[in-house]
Amino acid sequence: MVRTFKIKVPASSANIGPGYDVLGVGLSLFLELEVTIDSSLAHETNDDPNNCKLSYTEDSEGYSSVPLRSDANLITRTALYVLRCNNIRNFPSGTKIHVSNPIPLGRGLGSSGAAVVAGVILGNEVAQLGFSKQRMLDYCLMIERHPDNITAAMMGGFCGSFLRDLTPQEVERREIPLSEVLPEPSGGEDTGLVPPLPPTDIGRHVKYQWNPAIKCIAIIPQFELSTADSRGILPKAYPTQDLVFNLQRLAVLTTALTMDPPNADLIYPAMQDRVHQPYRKTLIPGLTEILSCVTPSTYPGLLGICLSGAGPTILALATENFEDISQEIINRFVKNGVECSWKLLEPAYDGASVEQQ
Ligand SMILES: Nc1ncnc2c1ncn2[C@@H]1O[C@H](COP(=O)(O)OP(=O)(O)OP(=O)(O)O)[C@@H](O)[C@H]1O
Ligand SMILES: N[C@@H](CCO)C(=O)O
Repeated sequence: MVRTFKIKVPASSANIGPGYDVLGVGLSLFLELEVTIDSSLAHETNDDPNNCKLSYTEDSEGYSSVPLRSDANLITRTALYVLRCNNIRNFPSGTKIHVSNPIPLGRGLGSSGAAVVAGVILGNEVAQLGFSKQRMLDYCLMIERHPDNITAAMMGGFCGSFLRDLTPQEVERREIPLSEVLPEPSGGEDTGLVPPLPPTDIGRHVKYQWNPAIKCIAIIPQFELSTADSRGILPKAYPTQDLVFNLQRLAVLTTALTMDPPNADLIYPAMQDRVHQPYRKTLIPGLTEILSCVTPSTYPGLLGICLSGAGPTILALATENFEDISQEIINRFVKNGVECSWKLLEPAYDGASVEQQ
């Protein structure tokens, strides 16, 4: 018997200025997995310890760097976590996964969020567990422990999300080290450990409207910045006035992006932030200047500008003038010794999907 299905997960941009760890928008750039499970191939030689033959298209981001062993690759490690939580040790014999990934790694466009979402959906489909998207979010949140990219990638569109308060027992289950959640490369040995099941309904979210005239320009520097490093630089405590500054803007921004026509006088200042961008400037050459100098008065059509996720990508929201806006930001990066590419994207309204073939 042969089963074939395709999993598609969008990239995402998190924070959108003031919504650190809260806001995310799915973007029209898709990680795709072609999965075939052919039990007649069970006898084929396969070096993988978990029956999974993994490959990437040559034009994929990370083609030459991502590991192909199923207990080392983020997508398949995540799927193994889901399987093992549900008492299944390995992929079914004859599993082949071919990945096409246009999402640049470590740039602030939610590559890891998309990989984790794809991995959870893969585990759910392979074992036919029948989980809802809401339950699959719980599994995702055990791995990527902030909800903004994950929620936008799974649910699609423009989302606001938070993590619910957990009971002390749930906190214990959720806050165990990541190494006890995801399988580690183990020299071929399966340790037999059953990871903890995620608590139920950890993440709560709403989907906002989005004015479809608003397009997303991603200006992508050609260097990687790991989310862990970019989070590590943030302070542990903030002055009240900085938190109030962000909360005020967050409340206005989520509605301002739905209004027609979009109002740059409202959106541009509502996308300012004092919680993460000012601290991340030391990791991203030219960031402060780019965020303050490219404005709607110099570039008609520009609505707002911010760091995408943990960076280094810049997200500019605009209704026109896309090429000129991008070129201005690219030129400013170049003056700081950073080459860039750019993409014009739209919100991915539907989120992750599975197509049986
Ligand atoms: N398609 C993929 N296949 C395998 N591993 C991936 C894939 N996408 C991402 N990863 C892993 O995730 C890492 C990047 O994650 P990281 O959280 O640092 O950046 P990001 O998700 O691109 O940025 P952000 O969270 O700011 O949007 C990569 O270095 C790689 O290890
Ligand atoms: N909210 C996260 C998004 C990146 O994953 C951050 O800015 O660190």
